[in-house]
Amino acid sequence: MRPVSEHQRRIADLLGLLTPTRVAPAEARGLVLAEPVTAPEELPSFDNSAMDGYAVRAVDVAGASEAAPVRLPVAADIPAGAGIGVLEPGTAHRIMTGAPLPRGADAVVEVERTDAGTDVVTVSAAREPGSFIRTAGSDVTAGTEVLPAGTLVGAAQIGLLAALGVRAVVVRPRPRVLVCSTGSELTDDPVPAAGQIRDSNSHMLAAAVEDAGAVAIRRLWVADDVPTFLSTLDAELEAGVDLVLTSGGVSAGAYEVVKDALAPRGVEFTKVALQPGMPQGSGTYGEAAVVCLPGNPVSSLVSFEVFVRPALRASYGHPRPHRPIVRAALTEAITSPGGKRQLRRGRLDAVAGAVRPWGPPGSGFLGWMAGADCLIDVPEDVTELAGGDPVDVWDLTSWGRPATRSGGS
Ligand SMILES: Nc1nc2c(c(=O)[nH]1)N[C@H]1C(S)=C(S)[C@@H](COP(=O)(O)OP(=O)(O)OC[C@H]3O[C@@H](n4cnc5c(N)ncnc54)[C@H](O)[C@@H]3O)O[C@H]1N2
Ligand code: MOO
Repeated sequence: MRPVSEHQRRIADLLGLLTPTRVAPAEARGLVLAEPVTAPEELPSFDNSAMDGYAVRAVDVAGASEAAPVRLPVAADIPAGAGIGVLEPGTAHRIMTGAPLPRGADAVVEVERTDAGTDVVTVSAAREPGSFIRTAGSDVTAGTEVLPAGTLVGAAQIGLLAALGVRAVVVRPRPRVLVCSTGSELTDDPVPAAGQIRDSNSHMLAAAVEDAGAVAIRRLWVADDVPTFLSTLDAELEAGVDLVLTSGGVSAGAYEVVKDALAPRGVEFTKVALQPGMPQGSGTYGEAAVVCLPGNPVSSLVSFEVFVRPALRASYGHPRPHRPIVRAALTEAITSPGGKRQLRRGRLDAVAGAVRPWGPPGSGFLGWMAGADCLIDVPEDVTELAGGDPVDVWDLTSWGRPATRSGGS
C-alpha cells in the first residue's frame, strides 16, 4: 500500500500552482499575493490631528498650566474633511480628529486640557511641537513595498489597499472544483424510495472545497453508469475546471463507475495506507486534475482533509496549506490497524491538552464525524495506545494559525 505522505505529494503535484491573475482587492480576500504591492502614495496623505482639540503654535502655549492658563482667540473651526487653512501666530483653530492641520500650527492641545471655548479658548497645558500630529507619510512612505508577495489577504490588507487607492492586485486564483458524487442508490428526493439514500457527499465535499478557499463551481451526482458519468464530465469541463472531485465507485464491487470509466483513461486507482480512506484514485482528465475519493462519507471527508485540502490551498500559494497539529493526551485507550495510518475522529480540549476519541473507527459514522472537531493521527506502526498516551491531533477548527508542525508530515 502507498504511504499517505507519498499520495499527498502526488495530489499536490497534480494540482500544481495556478497561474496568477489580477483582481479587485475585495476579491482577493483569503487569497495570496503573487506580486508585491508598492505604495503609490504616502499615508497619511496630509498632516492631521490625532485628537479633538485646538491646533496651535507650541510657542504660543509654552508655559501654560492649570495655574497659569493661556487664552487664545479661536480663529477657525476645522471639521474632518475641511481644506488646509493657515494659522496666524497667537491664535488657535478648533480642530477635530483627522482634520488637516493648518499651515503654521505645530501642535494640538486636546480639548480636555482646555475650556472648549469657541470664540476664545483657555489652554491649561503646554504642548511640545509635534504633539498629537499625525504627519504625512508617518505610517506608509510612498514607493515602499507595503505587502510582499506571499501575503495572505485579509481585512487589514484590504483596508490598506483601499486607503492607498490600489484598485487591483495580483493573486493566484481560487481553484475551480467540480464535485461529483456517484451511486445509483443516491437521490435528492426528500423522501428516498426503499434502498435509496440521500446524497450527503456532494454537499459535504462542496462545503469542504469552499472552506479550503476554492470554488465548488458545480455540485452534482450521477448514477452508476459509465457513459452518463463520462458525458456529464465532458459537459461540465467546458466551464473550465481545475479539479474534478468524485466520491464513490472506487473499490472492488461489480459497479464501480468511477474506476470503470477513468481507469481505462489513465487515472490511477490505488490503495493508500490510510484508515479510513484506503481506496483512492488520482490523475488527469482533459485539462483537469482528478481526485477520486471513496464513497463512505467519513472516508470521503477524511481523505479530502488528508489529500485534497492541502493541495488546493498550496495551488493558490497559501502559506499554511496544512491543518495545525497539536500534541494532546488521549483520554482513553484506542486500537489501530497495523500498517495503516489511522485518522480517528476526536474532541480536543486544547486548554487541558487532552483529546477524547469520538465514535467508532468505521467509515460510515457521519453522525459522529459531525460532532468531532479534530483528527487523532495514529502512525502506521502503532496498533495500541493507552489512556494518557500523547498523540498528534489535527485541529479542524483552526484556519491556519502558524503552528510548529503541520498535517503535511
Ligand atoms: N470487497 C471489498 N469491498 C470494499 C473494499 C475493498 O477493498 N474490498 N473497500 C471498502 C472501503 S475501505 C471503502 S472506503 C469502500 C469504498 O467504496 P466506494 O468508493 O466504491 O464507494 P461506494 O461503494 O460507492 O459507497 C460506499 C458506501 O458509501 C455510501 N455512499 C457513497 N456515496 C455516497 C454519497 N454521495 N452520499 C452518501 N453516502 C454515499 C454508499 O451508499 C455505500 O454505503 O468500499 C469498501 N468495500
Ligand atoms: O478505507 Mo475505507 O475508506 O475504510 O472506509
